[in-house]
Amino acid sequence: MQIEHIGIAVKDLDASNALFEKLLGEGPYKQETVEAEGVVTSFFRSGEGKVELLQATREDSPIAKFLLRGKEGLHHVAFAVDDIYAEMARLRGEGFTLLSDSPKRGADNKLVVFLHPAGTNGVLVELCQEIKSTQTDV
Ligand SMILES: CC[C@@H](C(=O)O)C(=O)SCCNC(=O)CCNC(=O)[C@H](O)C(C)(C)COP(=O)(O)OP(=O)(O)OC[C@H]1O[C@@H](n2cnc3c(N)ncnc32)[C@H](O)[C@@H]1OP(=O)(O)O
Ligand SMILES: [Co+2]
Repeated sequence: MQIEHIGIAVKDLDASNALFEKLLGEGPYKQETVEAEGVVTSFFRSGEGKVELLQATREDSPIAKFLLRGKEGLHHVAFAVDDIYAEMARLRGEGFTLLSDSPKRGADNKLVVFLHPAGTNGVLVELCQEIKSTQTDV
């Protein structure tokens, strides 16, 4: 599976946008709020993959909880899949714990689902699939 993006939890998205623009030599190509996840995100291109910065929009956001437990930093790794439903069935069969029964709408025109970090060596894993223009289930 190709790494689609890495997610980094930040406290101040504007400050981190400026920092990553200096680091990567190019600004974010997109900023998007996903209220269902309680996040505002920005995306930077990095070779074939992307960097997703995430700032919490509310106190019960997974990002707010993550920052309460520790510092800013790597929050999740996202892998690109062609058929998220097929991958979910395959991974369930392999014994992984999915954090939702069906995929949710994520940022950047993606369907996403997460695997519990307790079953993935402590790393929160996201699967994401591009939403096809013909897809009616989102
Ligand atoms: C913008 C949309 C999308 C995209 O398109 O890219 C995103 O990226 S959204 C990103 C934000 N959304 C999510 O993270 C959703 C999935 N996460 C969750 O459902 C929860 O955060 C969680 C992983 C189930 C943990 O929630 P909760 O059980 O409420 O937190 P606890 O504080 O009780 O922690 C339990 C346990 O899990 C460990 N943990 C929590 N977050 C992470 C993490 N990011 N990476 C690694 N480990 C994590 C935490 O340390 C606890 O471990 P123990 O202490 O060992 O029990
Ligand atoms: Co993500």
